[in-house]
Amino acid sequence: MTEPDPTLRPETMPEDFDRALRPQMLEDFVGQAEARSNLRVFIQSARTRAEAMDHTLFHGPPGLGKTTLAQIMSRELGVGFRMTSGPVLAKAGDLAAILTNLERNDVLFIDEIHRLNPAVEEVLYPAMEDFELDLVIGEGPAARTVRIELQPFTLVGATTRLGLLTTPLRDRFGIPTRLNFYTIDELEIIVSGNARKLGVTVEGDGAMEIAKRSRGTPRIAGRLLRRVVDFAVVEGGGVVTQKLADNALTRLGVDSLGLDGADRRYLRLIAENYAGGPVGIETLSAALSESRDALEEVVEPYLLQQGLIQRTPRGRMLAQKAWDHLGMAAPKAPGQSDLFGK
Ligand SMILES: Nc1ncnc2c1ncn2[C@@H]1O[C@H](COP(=O)(O)OP(=O)(O)OP(=O)(O)O)[C@@H](O)[C@H]1O
Ligand SMILES: [Mg+2]
Repeated sequence: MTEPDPTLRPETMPEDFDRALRPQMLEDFVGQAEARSNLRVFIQSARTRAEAMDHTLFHGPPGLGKTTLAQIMSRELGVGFRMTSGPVLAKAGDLAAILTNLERNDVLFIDEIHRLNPAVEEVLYPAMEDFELDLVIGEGPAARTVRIELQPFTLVGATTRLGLLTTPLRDRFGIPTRLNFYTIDELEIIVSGNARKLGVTVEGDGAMEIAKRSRGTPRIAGRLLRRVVDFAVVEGGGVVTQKLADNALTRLGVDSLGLDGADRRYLRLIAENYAGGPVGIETLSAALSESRDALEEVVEPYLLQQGLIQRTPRGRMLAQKAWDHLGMAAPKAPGQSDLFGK
């Protein structure tokens, strides 16, 4: 598969690209109504008791607001924010250094927490449970363990792959929170808000067109808006109308459902080479030269949510909606009789 266009993929852009559009407080955060109202209660309770809020785990596909919510939590709690990620913490000592430097009730955000090294994860257990650190000093027979008391803190973990978290780690989060794809109406509000922040004119049905084609993902909505604005500046007198948005998005390879080239290649492969499936994920991964992780984390969740594919024990299958979207006829199942006798 050729490299996906980075403007269309939620996971490949540097964080600072997102920064200008990030909501700062819970009130500015659109959508995820259930998560938001629960968090509001837990934050207020922690503030009232002047205690660290319970450890919180955000999970869900890329670009839905996990990092944003972690930052909002620290702001709403009025505490410090420290950020690191699973792959960066190579040794137990790396995590110990961060933990011992935390101030009372701080938020420590660990992104990609499913990628923690097991030795580092072990340090995290007593830290999360009892705010204690067991450090081994020295080696061999002279080695001894010292226990260090930590300040109480809130661990906020984020992962796109809940299934890869170990059970002991998962169980230590008091507030597991799933983020879901956004509705088109929510995305429309986000696009309009972003347009205001960027100081550009987007007509209502222009914002709606971008929202419909954002794959349920605020990060993609922000990115598509910027690209559409480029077209508007050069070709549309600076105004984003529905027609201009439609035209620009089509030229960017984003179709009417918001699917991009990688999504369509995935669907077409199953349709054309496997008669609609079922076909195993490893086979798809090899045929598309995409890692299995990328397919499972980035491509499939939206296709599943849209009802374009199904996951069965024997592999992935196209749903009728995918055949319709591709403009192809689904092959008849073997032995299936033609009801109309034609
Ligand atoms: N509810 C929202 N309202 C407005 N903008 C949002 C919302 N959620 C996310 N965004 C915007 O989408 C972008 C991506 O959000 P964020 O970085 O928090 O996603 P993420 O879930 O951490 O993704 P990843 O899994 O790739 O780390 C940011 O620019 C953010 O401002
Ligand atoms: Mg993030």
